[in-house]
Amino acid sequence: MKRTPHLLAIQSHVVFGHAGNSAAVFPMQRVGVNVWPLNTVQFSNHTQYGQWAGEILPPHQIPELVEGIAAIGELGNCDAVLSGYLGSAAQGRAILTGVARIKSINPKALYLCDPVMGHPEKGCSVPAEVSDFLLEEAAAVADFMCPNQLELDSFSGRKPQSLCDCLAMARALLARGPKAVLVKHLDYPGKPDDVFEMLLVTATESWHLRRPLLAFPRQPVGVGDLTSGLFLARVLLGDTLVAAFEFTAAAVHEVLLETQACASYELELVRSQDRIAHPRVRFEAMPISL
Ligand SMILES: Nc1ncnc2c1ncn2[C@@H]1O[C@H](COP(=O)(O)OP(=O)(O)O)[C@@H](O)[C@H]1O
Ligand SMILES: Cc1ncc(COP(=O)(O)O)c(C=O)c1O
Ligand SMILES: [Mg+2]
Repeated sequence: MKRTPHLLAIQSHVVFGHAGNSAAVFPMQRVGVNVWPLNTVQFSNHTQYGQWAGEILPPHQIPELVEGIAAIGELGNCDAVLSGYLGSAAQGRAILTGVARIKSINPKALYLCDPVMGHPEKGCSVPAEVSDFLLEEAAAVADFMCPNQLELDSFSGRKPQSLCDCLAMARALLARGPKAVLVKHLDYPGKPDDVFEMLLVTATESWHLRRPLLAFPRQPVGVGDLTSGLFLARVLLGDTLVAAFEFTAAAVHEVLLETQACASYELELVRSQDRIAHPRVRFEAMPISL
């Protein structure tokens, strides 16, 4: 019987609604992965509401919790680490300590870093020390990085002029260490208005994918976290990178269709669970070169 992969997911938790682990854990479980959620913050709701209650996890607790799993002899079963929204650079460094500990026991373990900094239209941002940490320290350790356009711009210190330029910027990030860069959301001059585009870049191949852009009165939150979580889950389940990329685009689109149909602001993850596991739509990734 095929083993069920185990994934340590280190990101935020919200009591109400869906962002961070609250957007990614259930979908990753639903596609067949054992998830170990480690919550970097516990907030009442995501920060786009403009107000929330709750606390940030002290950074030292991250390696302590990882050590606790080592102490019961289970850490070697960890096949991958996912990290997302960081409260501080110190929290990021604590995650890298945990990743190093896991890789020392299981050198095959993968690390996906979603360098959460925000989104242009949402105007949310993180302290400069966090973006510096992500570029200078996390990129050297991560096997996969999943920036959106704003995050890629921040890494590159400029905005792209064209799709080819986005590709060049993703390649520059790849040169810092990751085996693959998934750009979750492209934006560049000349991009068609009615499509949502993504990019997957590895050392040898690059893929471009388009899906329909859906209209929402308020942009849903947690889509990026859902995207990076499903991508890593499918890679752990044995997909090639491009198959995981295509699956992720389809499953996320299914969630957005359900969310739009319900006129809901929060992602309708429970209602779309069968569509996540078995997307009806399919988007083909097309090879792209400079
Ligand atoms: N097909 C779509 N149609 C409309 N909006 C979408 C679509 N897919 C994603 N979005 C929105 O676009 C943004 C995706 O941004 P991205 O940068 O990938 O992630 P996030 O900001 O969630 O980390 C989010 O605001 C999301 O709600
Ligand atoms: C607590 C929390 N975690 C994570 C996120 C990231 O969500 P997204 O996937 O939309 O980038 C947000 C966005 O507001 C948030 O408030
Ligand atoms: Mg994001």
